[in-house]
Amino acid sequence: MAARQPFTDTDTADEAVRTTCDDASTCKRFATSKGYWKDPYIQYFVRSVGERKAPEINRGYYARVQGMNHLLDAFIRKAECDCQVINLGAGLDTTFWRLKDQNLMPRKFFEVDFPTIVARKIHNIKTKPPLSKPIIETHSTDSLLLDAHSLDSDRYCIVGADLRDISSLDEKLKKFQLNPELPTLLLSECVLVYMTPSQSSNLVHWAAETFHTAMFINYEQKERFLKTSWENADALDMMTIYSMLPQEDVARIERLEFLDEKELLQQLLQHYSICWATKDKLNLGKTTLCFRYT
Ligand SMILES: C[S@@+](CC[C@H](N)C(=O)[O-])C[C@H]1O[C@@H](n2cnc3c(N)ncnc32)[C@H](O)[C@@H]1O
Repeated sequence: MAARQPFTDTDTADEAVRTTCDDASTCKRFATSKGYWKDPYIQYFVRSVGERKAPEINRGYYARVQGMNHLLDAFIRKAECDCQVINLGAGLDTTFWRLKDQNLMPRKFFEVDFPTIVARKIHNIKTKPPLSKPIIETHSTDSLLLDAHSLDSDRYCIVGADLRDISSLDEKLKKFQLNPELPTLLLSECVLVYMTPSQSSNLVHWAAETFHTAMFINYEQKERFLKTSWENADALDMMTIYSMLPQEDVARIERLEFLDEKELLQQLLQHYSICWATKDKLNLGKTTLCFRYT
């Protein structure tokens, strides 16, 4: 949960950033093992449940995952799946498989992370049939591009790239048929905080310039989201989002583990937010491109 300071541009610093991928996945693995939400695929990336995490951390991840999923699913539904998703700094995220199981697959789902993280992810996919089968099932030809640093199928693409190098990122994504004309949902879950403000600004700016109908969803500390070239931007802190989640489910997860100090959770959640920015040339509709449970 804890966000770290941006690192300077050295190999050691980049290695430290890459380890945050394991932090996020092990926390999600633990929370799902406790029943906070279901994720049958994360076990193939993180085998062991690992050390116990404090209840406020588990609740924080619950709010983060539910909040991000809610906005993502609303966008895909609004576009009737005729859209693409780009998860920036995806790490070992399992959203592709969840969307496939829920019949909510966009036309193509892209992920970007450092090449070494991508290599690990691809290795797991190659060696674990529950991960590879859905990719093969959604692919129309026999040949599927799969090498150490990239995977490209009809519906799922994983690209190894540095998000701070915009021209190479743009070139790689276009090589794998990124389509600027499609409604596009960009996600960054705890990623921009590891870059300098000017690097994250360049990335957000690139997204605004590249797509005419798009939404950018960003999870992290409130003050970091930049409105560069987006028509609308909004943010809600995670305490507010927690209070807006379906309260039956919140009551269910609150019974999973006893939390003595409610204030601790409140303080923690108030530090983080989900921000989203939109551009809506195709008129998908702003009302549904916001955080609202109906
Ligand atoms: C805290 S993890 C979050 C992973 C995933 N989004 C999640 O929430 O489970 C941050 C991820 O961003 C990736 N990342 C950070 N800076 C990056 C950069 N400049 N280029 C590519 N990936 C980067 C890291 O490698 C890591 O996988």
